[in-house]
Amino acid sequence: MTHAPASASRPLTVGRPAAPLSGVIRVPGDKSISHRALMFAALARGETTIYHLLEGEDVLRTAAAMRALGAQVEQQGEVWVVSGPGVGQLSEPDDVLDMGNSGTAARLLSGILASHGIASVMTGDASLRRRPMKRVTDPLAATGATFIAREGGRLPLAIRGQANPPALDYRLPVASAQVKSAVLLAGLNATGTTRVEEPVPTRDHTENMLRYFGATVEVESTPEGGRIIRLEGRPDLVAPGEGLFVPADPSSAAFPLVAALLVPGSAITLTDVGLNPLRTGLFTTLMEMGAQVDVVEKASSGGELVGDLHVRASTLQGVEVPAARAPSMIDEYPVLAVAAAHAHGVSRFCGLEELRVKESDRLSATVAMLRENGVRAEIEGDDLVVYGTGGAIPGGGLVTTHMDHRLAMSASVMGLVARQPVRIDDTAFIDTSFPGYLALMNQLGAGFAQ
Ligand SMILES: O=C(O)C1=C[C@@H](OP(=O)(O)O)[C@@H](O)[C@H](O)C1
Ligand SMILES: C=C(OP(=O)(O)O)C(=O)O
Repeated sequence: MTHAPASASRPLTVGRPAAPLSGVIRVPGDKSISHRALMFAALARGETTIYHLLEGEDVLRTAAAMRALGAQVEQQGEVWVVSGPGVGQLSEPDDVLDMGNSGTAARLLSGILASHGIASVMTGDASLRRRPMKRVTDPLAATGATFIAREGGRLPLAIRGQANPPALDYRLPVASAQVKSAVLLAGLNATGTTRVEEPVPTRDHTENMLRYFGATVEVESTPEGGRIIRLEGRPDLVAPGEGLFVPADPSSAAFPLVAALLVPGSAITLTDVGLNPLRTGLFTTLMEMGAQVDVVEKASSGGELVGDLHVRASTLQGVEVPAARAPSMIDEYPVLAVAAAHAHGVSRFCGLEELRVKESDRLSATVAMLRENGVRAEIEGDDLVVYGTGGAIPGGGLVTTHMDHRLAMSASVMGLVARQPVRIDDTAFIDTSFPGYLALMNQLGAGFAQ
C-alpha cells in the first residue's frame, strides 16, 4: 500500500431546513464492531459472512491491512466474506500498512502484529501521525515485541513481532477500549491467560465478539467500579455459522438524533441502533436534558443489544455529565456540546482529557466551534462548560474541522438551528465513519447542499 494523498477538501455551508425533520433511517454499521469483525474473522477458522459492515474509510483501511496480512476479504454484494489465515498464521506484509485516519485500526492492529513473528511498518494520515501510540506499544513491549516509532511514540511505527508471546497482565492507565483490545488481541496468540484491568468500564465489543467466535473471556467487576478481563490464550476461533450482524452505529445515530431533537416539530426513527450499555451515555444524558426518545429494544445479535429510537423535537435543559460516564459517550461530546449550546442553562461535561488525543484536539476544537458561532464555552481543567442560548445559537461562523469527522458532522447539526448559516471548512473526513451522511440527512429533510 502506498500512502494515499489527502483527499480534496469539501467545504459546506448549512442553514435552517425548510421544514421539520421526519422519516425513518438506518445509519451505517458500527465502526468499532466493523473493525473487530474484519480482524477477528481473519483470525478464525472458516468463512465469516458480515452483514451491514461499515464501508467507511477507516474500516476499509482495516480490510486492506487484513488482506495484506494474508486474509481473504471480499465484498460480495451487500455482505462481506472473510476467511483465514488464523491466529499465529499471518504473513508478513510486503509494504507499509496505511491506517489512514483510524486510531482504532492502528491500535488494535498493533496487538495483532506484535504477537506474530513478522516485521511490519504502520503509518497513517497527518491526523493519525500526531496521535499517541505509546499507550499500546508500552504494554505490548512486555511480550518481547520491539517497536521503533517517531519521537513521542508517533507513527510511522516499525514492529518486530514475537511469535510466542507470553500472556500479559496489565492495568490500563487510561480508560481506553483501544488499549484494552490491543492487549487482548496480543493474548490470542499467547499461551496462558491474559489479564487486563480497567479502572472504568470501556466499550466491550472485543470481549463480546471474541466470545461469539468461541474464545473463553471472563469478566469480573472490581469493588472500585472497574473490570478485570481474562482471556484464555490460543483459543480455537471459529467463524460463526449464522454470520455476524453489525448494528447501526450509536455514535453515528447521534447526529440525526440531536438534529431531530433541536429542529422544531421534528419526529424521526433510527432503526437497529446498537444499544450496548457501554455506548449509550449520550442517550442517557440527552434524556436527562429532557429529550423525548423512546427506545424499543429488539433481539440482540452477536452479543450486542439492538433497538429502534423514536425521537421527537424537545426543549432541552443544561446538564452535568460525570467523568465516569465519559467512556460510554467519548465520541459524542462535540455533538452533545451543540445540544447544550441550544439548551436552556449551563452544562458541564467532566473529565474530558481523552478528547485531546482524538482525530483533533476535540476539546479545544469544540470550544472554538461554539465560540466562532457566538456561543460561550470554557475549558476548566479537563471539564467543558457550555452556556446554553435557549434556542438562539447566533451562528454565522466558520468551523475549522482539523481532519475530524465528528466536528464536521456536529457543525452541520449546529447549522440546522443557528440563526445565521454555519460554514464548515471541510466535510471530506465524514467518509471515515459515516459515508453518505449528507444524503441520508437529506432524506430526513436537512436540505444540505451536496
Ligand atoms: O475501541 C474502539 O473501537 C474505540 C474506542 C474509543 O477510543 P479510546 O480507546 O481511545 O477511548 C473511541 O474513541 C473510538 O472511536 C473507538
Ligand atoms: C476517535 C474516533 O476514532 P478513532 O480513534 O478510531 O480514530 C472517533 O471515531 O471519533
